[in-house]
Amino acid sequence: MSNTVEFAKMNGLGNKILVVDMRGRTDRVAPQAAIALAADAATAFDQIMAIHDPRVDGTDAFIDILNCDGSKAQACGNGTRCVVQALAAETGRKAFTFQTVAGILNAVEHADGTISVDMGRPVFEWDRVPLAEEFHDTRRIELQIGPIDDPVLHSPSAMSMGNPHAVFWVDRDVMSYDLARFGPLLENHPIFPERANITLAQVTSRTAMTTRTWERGAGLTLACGSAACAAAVSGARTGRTGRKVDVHVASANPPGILTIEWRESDDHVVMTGPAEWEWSGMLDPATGAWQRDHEKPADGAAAL
Ligand SMILES: N[C@H](CCC[C@H](N)C(=O)O)C(=O)O
Repeated sequence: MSNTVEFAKMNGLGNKILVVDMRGRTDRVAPQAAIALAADAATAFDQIMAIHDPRVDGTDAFIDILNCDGSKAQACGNGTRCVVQALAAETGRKAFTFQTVAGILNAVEHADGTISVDMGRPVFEWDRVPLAEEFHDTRRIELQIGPIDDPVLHSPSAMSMGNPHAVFWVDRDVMSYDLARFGPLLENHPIFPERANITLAQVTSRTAMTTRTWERGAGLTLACGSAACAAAVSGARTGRTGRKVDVHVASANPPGILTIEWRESDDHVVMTGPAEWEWSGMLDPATGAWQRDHEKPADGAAAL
């Protein structure tokens, strides 16, 4: 293959990520390449995090995010942690500043290997989530699914972490809901002109909750970082939790927690959690043709 770039297959709590090195190039990973890679069991992913040369001073890279259906995403928390781990392994640096379409993200890899990402400020205004109708209070919007007189899910909190989210509050095990059936109906509901990520959240204390997410453009993923942020912020916003919450991602594999803090000092949302490198290869960003690297880094560290 001639027109190839390095990539690393990684995950964030099981959220499947391809980190693709597009530095030094002017092209982008094509949506059809993303769809082809997603269709191959070996390279199947939830999001591609394409690392491009920086576009503004003070940033290390511009990160282009694609969902497995080829659509663009403005934010990806789990994927950003994977990018940090890969670049930290490559450069020896621990702190990075990225630009995404959602804005500037600062991130740091800690000595224990966990990574914190400043996901920026949450957005609550109905027309910036965005929603198709005016809601003065997006902590609880009129949306339900199931029988009118006994809805299965209703009255979600709506907000944006750079990408749109609806958080439904439930009192049963989040794994007991047929999210595979309800998810696409809600993701594509006309109330969400840019579609939405759909999360079920069961609050278990003032400092903990369990979540499960149907992702916009990706479906039932094992974990969703920006959704964990949206659920934790919405928990605080609705008085269900404090501003620092351990989010137990129910379907994560490996099981895991994302610690989310919605900082009072500057309104920023900081997510902390793991990332994992699996293997590396080369791919064609125009077609999605790929091959696996055979040599494995001696220390097993993430390697683009
Ligand atoms: N599917 C999401 C993007 C990825 C979110 C998720 N993987 C994360 O870790 O934040 C969207 O289209 O808004």
